[in-house]
Amino acid sequence: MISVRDLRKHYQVHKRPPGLMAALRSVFHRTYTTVKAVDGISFEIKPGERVGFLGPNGAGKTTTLKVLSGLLHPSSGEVLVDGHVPRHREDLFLKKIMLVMGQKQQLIWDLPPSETFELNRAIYDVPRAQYKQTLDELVGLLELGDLISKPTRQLSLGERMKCELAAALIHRPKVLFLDEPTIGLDVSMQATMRTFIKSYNERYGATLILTSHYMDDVAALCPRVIVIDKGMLSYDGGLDALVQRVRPEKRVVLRLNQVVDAAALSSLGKVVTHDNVTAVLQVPQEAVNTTVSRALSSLPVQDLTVENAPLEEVMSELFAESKAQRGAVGS
Ligand SMILES: Nc1ncnc2c1ncn2[C@@H]1O[C@H](COP(=O)(O)OP(=O)(O)OP(=O)(O)O)[C@@H](O)[C@H]1O
Repeated sequence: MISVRDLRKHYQVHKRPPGLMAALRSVFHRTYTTVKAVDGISFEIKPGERVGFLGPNGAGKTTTLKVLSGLLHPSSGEVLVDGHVPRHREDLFLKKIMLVMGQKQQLIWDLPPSETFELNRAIYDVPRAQYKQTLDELVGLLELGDLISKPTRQLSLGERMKCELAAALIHRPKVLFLDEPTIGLDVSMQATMRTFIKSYNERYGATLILTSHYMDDVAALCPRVIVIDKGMLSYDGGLDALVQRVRPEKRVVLRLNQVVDAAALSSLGKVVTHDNVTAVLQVPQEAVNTTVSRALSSLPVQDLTVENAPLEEVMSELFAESKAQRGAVGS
């Protein structure tokens, strides 16, 4: 469905020197520097896959999504989306894809969302009967109710984002590029959006690439993740396998009936947190069974769970690792 081969997007940026005189001189003698936003990435995505596209700020995620949706021309490399070269922006291609950016809006500010939906129906040439069916479905699934007939400017951020998503899906795109679709939303609205995105993917077999700094989005939606850093691919595979690789240890989370002293806990494993009657221990995977049975027999345990390290931690460790590697190469 999506094939990316050695994709590069480099920008020539004017170097602005400090100081007034130097700035004046630069009007006549400009010097340029190259920003390698994307620097040789390759991957394949199958129809219906949900893939998380992760990386620190400035890694090149948005640039890649813009190239995939035909908004930016690549400097080099080959990109195919369902058999189309995105930069040609053929009508058929545009009808198959949608790029939703959490920080940009397509709804017309002074008009109700229903007017933008109608506009998109006309732009994408959606047959009336299909439009009505899709709209009814979207209104139901996203619980839009009469929101769609209020002026967009009167909607809250969460209400607006739900309507943005509905506007993006009126033509039932087969490929969805979602760039931070839940940014700024409260946790319950994030969960609503996630449930909806997953059900759209399952209902229509749509292929989905998602970028998000909220790891709950990634954990809920993306069995596979592609991690990029400084425009280069640093991981492509299962989310679980990534967690295993970066943080093979497990966490034993204990809720206790009474306060126990720190020594009793540290004899069982590395204490990550300990706060009165709750404690989190970190132990190697192979020691989980022993730790659990020792905790149950030696401590007043009310409740016990075994978990992976939080995904936020795994990611920041991964980003720190690649930064350190770059530092070592650069030194
Ligand atoms: N038009 C442009 N001209 C010059 N440099 C650019 C341009 N657009 C992006 N860049 C640079 O390319 C790099 C990648 O930017 P991009 O927006 O793709 O990152 P990102 O991974 O989406 O980051 P974030 O998580 O912060 O949104 C950054 O260093 C950015 O400053």
